[in-house]
Amino acid sequence: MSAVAKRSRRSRARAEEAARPGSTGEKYREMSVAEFFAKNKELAGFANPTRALYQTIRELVENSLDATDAKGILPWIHISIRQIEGSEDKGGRPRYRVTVEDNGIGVPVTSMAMAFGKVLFSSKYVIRQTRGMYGLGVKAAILYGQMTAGTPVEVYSATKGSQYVYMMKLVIDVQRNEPRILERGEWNKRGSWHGTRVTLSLEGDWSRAKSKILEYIKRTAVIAPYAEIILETPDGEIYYFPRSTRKLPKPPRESKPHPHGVDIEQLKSMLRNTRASTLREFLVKEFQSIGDKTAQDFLERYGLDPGLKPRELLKKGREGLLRRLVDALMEYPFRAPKSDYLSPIGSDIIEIGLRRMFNPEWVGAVSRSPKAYRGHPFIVEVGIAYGGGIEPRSEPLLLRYANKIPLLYEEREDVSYKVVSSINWRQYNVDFPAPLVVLVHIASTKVPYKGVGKESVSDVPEIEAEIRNAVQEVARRLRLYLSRKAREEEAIRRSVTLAKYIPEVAVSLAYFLRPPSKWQPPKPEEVKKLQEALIKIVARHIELPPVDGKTEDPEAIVRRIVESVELE
Ligand SMILES: Nc1ncnc2c1ncn2[C@@H]1O[C@H](COP(=O)(O)OP(=O)(O)OP(=O)(O)O)[C@@H](O)[C@H]1O
Repeated sequence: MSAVAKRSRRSRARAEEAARPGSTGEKYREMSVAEFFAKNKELAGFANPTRALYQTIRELVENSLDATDAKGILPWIHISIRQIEGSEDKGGRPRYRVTVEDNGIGVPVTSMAMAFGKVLFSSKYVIRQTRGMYGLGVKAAILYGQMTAGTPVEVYSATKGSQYVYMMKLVIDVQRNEPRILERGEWNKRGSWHGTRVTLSLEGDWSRAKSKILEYIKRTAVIAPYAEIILETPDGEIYYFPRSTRKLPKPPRESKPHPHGVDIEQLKSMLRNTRASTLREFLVKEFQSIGDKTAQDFLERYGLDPGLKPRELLKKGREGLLRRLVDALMEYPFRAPKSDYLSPIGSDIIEIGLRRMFNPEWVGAVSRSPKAYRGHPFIVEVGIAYGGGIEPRSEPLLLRYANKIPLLYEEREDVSYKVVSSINWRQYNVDFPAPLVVLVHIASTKVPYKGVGKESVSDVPEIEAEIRNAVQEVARRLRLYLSRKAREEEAIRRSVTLAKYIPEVAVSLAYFLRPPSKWQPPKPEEVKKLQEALIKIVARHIELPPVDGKTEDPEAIVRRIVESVELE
């Protein structure tokens, strides 16, 4: 028998054996990624009707913000949640119709069906700081809606340049992970509207999700005071978050990978797709932080051939060389990843937001300089608010954000909680219970979330250290304020004690200042003059902190005290 015939007989036998059920008692089959997430909803944050309603709003709002502020557009977002009439009849759980509309860049009609109908399809699989990163969020919500309400998603969208508004009603074919379009339409655009409107129905629990949804929108408004957000609730309430500044943070930009962040698989795919004709050109063209001189030095240091064709590295037998290249890329001290591609919130916007939300007595914020972990640039920003309208609590109220997303669940698993709860606040003159809010924001081209539900961030040492530095930096300023305030309060207390005696001392002085031969009760003008002089002396001991940029006149305070004593 020929070798070919032998091989084909063997493979036929193998196929027959695999098809025979019961050899191990196991049944094997493939599962599409859509089916996987339909069956494991909790992985994407859809564990129960309460979380599902919250997560749906979150995914839709985040897509709207990515399509607006990240593209230089001042966001306008309208969220409506309505209970579907009669949906809870016969003991069923209530269902809700959720619509989120924005004034964003829109979705091109050619990508619309896939963007909303194929799990792991996204415009965000690039190195750029965006809220979205997995290509899953809206599809997880659509799948949940499909499974619990049985209705399709309805999307209207118009891009900026387009003359048409497009509409699609679709469901996700779970077995094939493909969109199944049920209805489509297009209309001539009247006005200049551009943006997206998504409507879907799902089973939910508004009464339980309400507080979380409101908190989520409020916290979004804290760091996006440039957004106008309207929320219509099933209770018939309308929450309006007006725009309080037109200042928009610099939008993030796409960047190339940093050599410290690549692995073998990524390198292979880059080598496969490059147009560079030599290894040296490949390094300069495809990576950030590598210029001509650096490439030359790098190749010389590791004895790599600068003229080698990139595809040569993909050939069989070259695996060792490929691994050497990845190790060298990791090891060589390249310039840190570029961070001007990132879009931090900015300390001024953080302060505006915290003031608006809490009306505190003191606010401070910092936007730290960029750092990197495993080739990914990141920026940590921290804001602290103290006193005023903040309720005292037994621990700091922590507001966590990652790429401008408020994170509300899994607080104790988050790196920010780990840091903030380990700080010795006594050192900063804060004694609990205290009215203290700490906001932490991490901006990165890759936030190391613990799960696809994006609720907590892993404790990467570089990020943890930066959060600690940032919190300490602002906390030191708070300590300065609190100790100055304590000193001033003490000075005022002492001055008040002195001020109480001013009327009496002024009268006595008036007697003493007359020659003994002319002793008679002093005239009121004389006493008044002496009182004024004493008020000035006592006021000199009072230093007051400015409130909203204005400082109260210490003399006015002492005068008030003197007048109140006089009245007595
Ligand atoms: N309101 C919108 N405006 C413009 N594009 C949108 C909008 N909603 C969704 N898209 C497009 O659909 C794609 C898929 O969205 P989806 O929510 O599934 O994932 P993602 O946002 O990319 O990532 P993640 O799963 O991390 O949220 C987006 O990448 C975006 O291109």
